[in-house]
Amino acid sequence: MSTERGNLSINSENIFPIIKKWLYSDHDIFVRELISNGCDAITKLKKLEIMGEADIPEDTHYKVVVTINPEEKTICFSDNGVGMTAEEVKEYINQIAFSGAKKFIETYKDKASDDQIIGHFGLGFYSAFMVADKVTINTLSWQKDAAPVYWESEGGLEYEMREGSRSERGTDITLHLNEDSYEFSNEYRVKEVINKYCSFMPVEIYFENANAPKEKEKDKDKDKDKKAEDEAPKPLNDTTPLWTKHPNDCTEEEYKKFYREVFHDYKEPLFWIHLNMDYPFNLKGILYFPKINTEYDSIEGVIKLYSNQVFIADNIKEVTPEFLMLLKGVIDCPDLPLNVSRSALQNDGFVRKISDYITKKVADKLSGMYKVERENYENFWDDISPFIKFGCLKDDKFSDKMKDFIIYKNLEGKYITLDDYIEAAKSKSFDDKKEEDKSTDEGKEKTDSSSTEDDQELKEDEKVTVYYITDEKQQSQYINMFKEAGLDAVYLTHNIDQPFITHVEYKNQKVRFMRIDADITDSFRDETKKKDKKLLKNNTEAMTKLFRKVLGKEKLEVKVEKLKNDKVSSVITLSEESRRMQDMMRMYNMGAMDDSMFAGGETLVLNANHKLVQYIIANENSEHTPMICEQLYDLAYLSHKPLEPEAMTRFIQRSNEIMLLLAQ
Ligand SMILES: Nc1ncnc2c1ncn2[C@@H]1O[C@H](COP(=O)(O)OP(=O)(O)OP(=O)(O)O)[C@@H](O)[C@H]1O
Repeated sequence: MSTERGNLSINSENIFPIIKKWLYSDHDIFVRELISNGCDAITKLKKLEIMGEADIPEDTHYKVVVTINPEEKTICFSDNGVGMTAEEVKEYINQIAFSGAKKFIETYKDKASDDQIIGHFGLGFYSAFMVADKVTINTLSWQKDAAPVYWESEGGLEYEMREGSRSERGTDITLHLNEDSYEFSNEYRVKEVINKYCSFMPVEIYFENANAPKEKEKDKDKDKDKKAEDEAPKPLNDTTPLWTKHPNDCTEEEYKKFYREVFHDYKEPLFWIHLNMDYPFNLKGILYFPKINTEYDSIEGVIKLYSNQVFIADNIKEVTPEFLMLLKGVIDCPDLPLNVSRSALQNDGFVRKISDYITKKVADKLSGMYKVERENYENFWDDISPFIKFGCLKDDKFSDKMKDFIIYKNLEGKYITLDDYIEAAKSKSFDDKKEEDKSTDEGKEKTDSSSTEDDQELKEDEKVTVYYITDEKQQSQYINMFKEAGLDAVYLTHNIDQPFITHVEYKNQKVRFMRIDADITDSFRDETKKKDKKLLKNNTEAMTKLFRKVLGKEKLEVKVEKLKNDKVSSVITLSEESRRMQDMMRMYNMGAMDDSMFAGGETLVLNANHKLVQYIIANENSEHTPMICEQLYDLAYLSHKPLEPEAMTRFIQRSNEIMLLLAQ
């Protein structure tokens, strides 16, 4: 073969800035590209052999070898795959690879962001020029009587090819690194990059350092066989990662080991989902639900995306449903169109389907667990519920699939569904109704002026109220009242629960959620007769005036009610709407952080069945009444949260004064 020269017909002024900018942050990607080309060459040869076209010796050990030479500043990628004939070098390297480079540059020269090119595929062989001034190829094709070919290019603009000297089938690609890229002749750096991109490639990858001292002469007298075993080099990668196996062939220990090794998380995962499908598209993977140690731990997952066991990137949100990025896992999808921009990927119907499929599989697994392993599901619930709730908020389809499998821990510590709660609440209110119906006449005495309000109330009344606890300690007084009244409530203590209940209310118009301290429910009230109602109304007016004056709180709402529990003198309730509003403001750091909790919407409920309340109603102008009012308010406040320092000082002083009065 005579020497042949050619050039890449592209203006050299635009090419280098673009190549340098291209993947500025991860130009180590050339390692992945050249190793995966070697793997492809081997896979092709294996196929030819299976088809009976190529005749390969049986003891052939297929492998890709990466050899660095720190002295000469080179890195070489060798494979014993198909190799290339001169014609193929012309076609694949001179034409396809170079024209691929040209097309790539034309497409991306105006795109400022590296982020545009997902997975950074498409430049393959040409990526060598990001780190090398000179690249050479030494190749010999598998085909009978093929002649070896030598090819070289300085700078990636011109090439030269002639007959080569390679005597064994396969290809060597040698990069003479440029000054900025000497790091790629360093053993640790190269191993690190191989580890990042090639850990699970389907062909064994070996590493060699051409400058490392040869140790053959050492330990001469060691038992020969043992020595061979000890020193047999080990591949850097695992060619059959767990996700490529059938779920039935994987053991629990293997799943855990894989999790530890890939995610470096030594806490055991709670459980995992093995995705495995061939139709209508190829997709395999394993998703792990990690254990969250404390509620303060931030949840940070990572989903590694692979294409045919070649690592693409972490957390590609176009492919992985956002909420699943809280999990840890791997997804391998060979059919992904990875050489396109992210925005194109976002609008790709196929990619959407993949994402939907993953969502569906996760929902299936969870609902299956709910049905078949309810106990396990309950054990995991506290850990997995943040993922599930976040998923419901983020993904409507997931929410619809999961809606019957969301469980709530109730006052008894049992896990119940929303339907269970509703059923129980309905049958309870049915029992209560029966009691009430004994005195039906009273219900009819409604005045015209309040009828519109009542209509609205009626609509709200059709909803079932789900009471919830956000803080067991803080709300303990209310919890006790609930227990005494035989009412139930559920624990919703995670940050995600506030947005989640809003979501459930939106999806399920029949329920509304109320924090346990939001209202005095009918179950706490004594039966009230017609004339009682009038009296309570009058008392309420009088007490509102009195408390507002004594406490200097112009907007304080006061209500006098007959509560069943006559040991409770006063309670503060905080309307659900204003509390949610305040929570939201606090979350977004908006609005006044002043007297935080009681910035409006709170009602002081005085129990007309309590002697102290009866006393102040009867003795509005008595000398001690203001003191009792203040004390009642503080006591109610205290069961919500600690008093402010000044109020606390006054409370202590006042308590002492009261004791002094007792002593006198
Ligand atoms: N080590 C090799 N052995 C045999 N053929 C090779 C080798 N490296 C590259 N080739 C040939 O050169 C072609 C171009 O390689 P290049 O890496 O640029 O693109 P590609 O591998 O086809 O696609 P990709 O963009 O996904 O990398 C390959 O398709 C292959 O035919």
